[in-house]
Amino acid sequence: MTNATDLTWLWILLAVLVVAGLLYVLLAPRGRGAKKPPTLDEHSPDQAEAPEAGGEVETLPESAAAPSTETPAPTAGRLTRLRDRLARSGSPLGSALLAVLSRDSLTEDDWDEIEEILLLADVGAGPTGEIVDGLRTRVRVEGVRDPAAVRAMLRSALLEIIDPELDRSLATQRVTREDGVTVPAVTLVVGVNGTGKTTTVGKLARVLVADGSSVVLGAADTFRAAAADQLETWGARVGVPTVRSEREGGDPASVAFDAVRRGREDGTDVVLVDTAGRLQNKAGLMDELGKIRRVITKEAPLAEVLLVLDATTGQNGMTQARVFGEVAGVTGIVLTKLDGTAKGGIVVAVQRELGVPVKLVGLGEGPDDLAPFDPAEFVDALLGDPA
Ligand SMILES: Nc1nc2c(ncn2[C@@H]2O[C@H](COP(=O)(O)OP(=O)(O)OP(=O)(O)O)[C@@H](O)[C@H]2O)c(=O)[nH]1
Repeated sequence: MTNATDLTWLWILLAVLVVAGLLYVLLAPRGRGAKKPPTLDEHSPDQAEAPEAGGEVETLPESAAAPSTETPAPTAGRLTRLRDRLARSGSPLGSALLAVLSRDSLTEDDWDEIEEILLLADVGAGPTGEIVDGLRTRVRVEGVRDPAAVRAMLRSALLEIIDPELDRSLATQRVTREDGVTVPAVTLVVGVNGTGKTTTVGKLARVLVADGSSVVLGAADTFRAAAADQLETWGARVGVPTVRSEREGGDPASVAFDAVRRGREDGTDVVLVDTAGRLQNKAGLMDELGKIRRVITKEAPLAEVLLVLDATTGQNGMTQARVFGEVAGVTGIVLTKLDGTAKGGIVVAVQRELGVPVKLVGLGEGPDDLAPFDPAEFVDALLGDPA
């Protein structure tokens, strides 16, 4: 018995020693330099996400981390700032006319030359005839000779044909519907591909933001996915949201509707809707634009329909202008790429053709190279500074 009891105690002692040894092996710090238990500081998010030693750490500039918006150039004075580019589009016209009109006595050949200069500058046949008749009468009656008088005469003839009385303002005020709900001023932007439509919508958003309006963009050009991306980028630069389709080839009318609804819900001043405007045929265009118009006007009346025309296409662009004029109910023209043509006379031709005013002109690819059109500034740029 005594022997058995002694052995039991021995076994218990051994077991205690083994457990103590095991605990020591498992829990004791492993040698020198062993890691201290982590503190709160060591768990800061910065360190947790820091790359391994030796890796490159890119410090993003503040602007990249939090995108900041740009302040567009003020609208007033834009045409003056862009006057040189405007002058390039019309200087051959202005200086050539001044040179002929300043001749001692004007012959029939001189008058033919004047007519040719106007036609070459894309003024169009009808307006050219009117300008020549007007000038002939004034020269006969007033016998204009000195350079300043010739310049003044030509200035008033060109100004008259461009018509400074036309209302070139854009409707950008919110309106109240019959049911008492206030809705944004909706502008539909139409025109064939490549005329600068999407770019113009982006630039116009900047014009409106510069003037203190809030804006929503509608990317109803669902035909080309990149057009929506392009528009979104333009908008983001000035803090303007873009409503777009989830998928390429989505229904443009539904995007237009969503954009207008978003504008109404957000209390936005202006909704600008970009369209694809593929000129497959007149019936197709009429269908597409007709549907977009119908759907938009369920939410808000259309304040403006702006037709974007590329000034460099000259008289060819007139055919497009006619078709859009018939199907889209155009209220104003945006003449783009006026910086890239010497045929500024297209301003006159297109206004005459459609019976609606040129409201804005594009004078470059820069974000603020879109300016409200001012007839006097335009004519002065055509004629250049007096000698
Ligand atoms: N020089 C100059 N280029 C311009 C002007 N306006 C637009 N552009 C350029 O014209 C090209 C076509 O512009 P977009 O806005 O993509 O044309 P779009 O009509 O929307 O074409 P789609 O989206 O295909 O319908 C771009 O390279 C623009 O930078 C302008 O006033 N002057």
